Amino acid sequence: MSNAVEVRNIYFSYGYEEVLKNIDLSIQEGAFISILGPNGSGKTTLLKNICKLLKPLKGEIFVDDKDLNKIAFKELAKIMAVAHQDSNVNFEFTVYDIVMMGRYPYQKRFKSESENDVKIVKRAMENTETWALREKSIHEISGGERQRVIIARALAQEPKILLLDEPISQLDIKHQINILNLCKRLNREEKITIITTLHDINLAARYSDYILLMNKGEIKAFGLPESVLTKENIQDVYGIEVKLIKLDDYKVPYIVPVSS
Ligand SMILES: Nc1ncnc2c1ncn2[C@@H]1O[C@H](COP(=O)(O)OP(=O)(O)OP(=O)(O)O)[C@@H](O)[C@H]1O
Repeated sequence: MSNAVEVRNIYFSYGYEEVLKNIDLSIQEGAFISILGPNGSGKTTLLKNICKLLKPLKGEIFVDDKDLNKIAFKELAKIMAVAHQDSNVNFEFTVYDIVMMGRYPYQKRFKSESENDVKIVKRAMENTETWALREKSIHEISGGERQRVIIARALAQEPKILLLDEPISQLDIKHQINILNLCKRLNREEKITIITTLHDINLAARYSDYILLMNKGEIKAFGLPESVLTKENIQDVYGIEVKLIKLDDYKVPYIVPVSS
């Protein structure tokens, strides 16, 4: 099976301080990967390098077997979609208009949207439970609703690879599960490769095929959830002691901090 994303020995810095150091990893097509790690460990920066928003100082990135430097942005947008935490919208667009923007890579200049565009946008909005919000201004909805709209826009791009930065950070528990279930369904049924940053270790363990654990700009561990999320790795990276509790229904143990 080929790789959706290959990151070869990349380094990145915003200034003097190195934020990514020698990151080397291959993500198989069709995998569901969660990137975990403490605040400031470089998760978002890595995603931004993978989606060409930032350029590594050294190293190479391949997406869909092509050198990222050689893929035009519009072409890349048909392969990879990104839902960022900090997607700012300064104009009074409706929620529907925002999601329709996801069809941009497929639209011809000065042509209005096709029936197919409308169909795909509707499906993306139904999947993310945002269809009922379609006529509202993007500024009139809650943070959690907005997060779902940004994901709907990414889905409207019909990507082979979906990058998500903290997609559930502002969602209530029901919508957290709904979004992760949707990602899982897209992953299993439509073979979309999912690469997401998350803070919730237990949800990451439950939904992901593989976990990438980052620490101080480096890869601490990459592999199956049960092999990465060990007591020792968590202690090393987060500096807290945890207990692993075996639950009947789940392959991966539940991780709880030990209170002092
Ligand atoms: N635009 C920027 N300019 C300068 N430094 C930055 C910038 N963005 C991030 N950094 C720094 O780079 C480091 C990594 O940040 P990054 O956002 O990638 O971490 P993260 O693991 O995603 O953190 P979090 O869990 O808090 O979202 C941090 O030390 C941060 O302060």
